[in-house]
Amino acid sequence: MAPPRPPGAILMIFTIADDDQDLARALADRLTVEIQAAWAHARPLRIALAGGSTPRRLYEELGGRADTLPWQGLEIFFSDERAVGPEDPASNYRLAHLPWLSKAPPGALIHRIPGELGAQAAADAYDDLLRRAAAGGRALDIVLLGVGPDGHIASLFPGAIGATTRIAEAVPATADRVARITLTLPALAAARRRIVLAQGAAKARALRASLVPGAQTPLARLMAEAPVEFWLDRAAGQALCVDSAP
Ligand SMILES: O=C(O)[C@H](O)[C@@H](O)[C@H](O)[C@H](O)COP(=O)(O)O
Repeated sequence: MAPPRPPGAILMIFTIADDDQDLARALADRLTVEIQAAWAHARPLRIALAGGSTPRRLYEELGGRADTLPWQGLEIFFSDERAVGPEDPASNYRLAHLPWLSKAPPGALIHRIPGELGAQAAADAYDDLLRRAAAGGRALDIVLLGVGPDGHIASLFPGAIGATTRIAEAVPATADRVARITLTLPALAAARRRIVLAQGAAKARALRASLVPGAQTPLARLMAEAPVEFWLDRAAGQALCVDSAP
């Protein structure tokens, strides 16, 4: 049984991994090939990294390859960040830095979101940086995303997505979460590709809610604008299909 699909969206679902380790390895393999190709063409692969816990294994896997990775073929950005400094345990930069980016050679192209400036100032600085990066007509190549139980992606939460021409924006703090900085929906849609990484049956529920026609979750809003690739482990993939059976 195929998963439900909102009209107009193009889905590519890769259910190729037995578990999170396998999934991380498969995506790391794929990214390594793309980084090598980008290096060969002297045109670094521009990737915006995701936060949350899901990509941790991917970053560990890439960290294990740091010595052989052609870093000149890679330019790193972030999809979102909390309004905290890079040493903070909640920092998305730290999540990628500890296992992987700390092994980058000097001069590697790594653009973190300066969350320590506060959400608005950091969003302004990152918007400016991305605008300058895009000036030659070069978009982000890949945006890597996790998905929250409410279908949020990056730090775009349900009911909080307004029309904007910004690339990065501030997300105010709430009772449950600190202020954040996020790429906007148009910025995510403008990237060449979007990869949603999800593992475990629980994530299938969030995905399914975004795949039904008329869904308005942030993930569904993104899929209405641009194709999304899903990289799922077997548990998420099976639950997605089984749970969507009539
Ligand atoms: O920094 C973050 O928290 C995110 O960018 C957020 O969108 C995350 O990807 C989802 O909430 C999934 O989080 P988990 O991977 O922890 O389930």
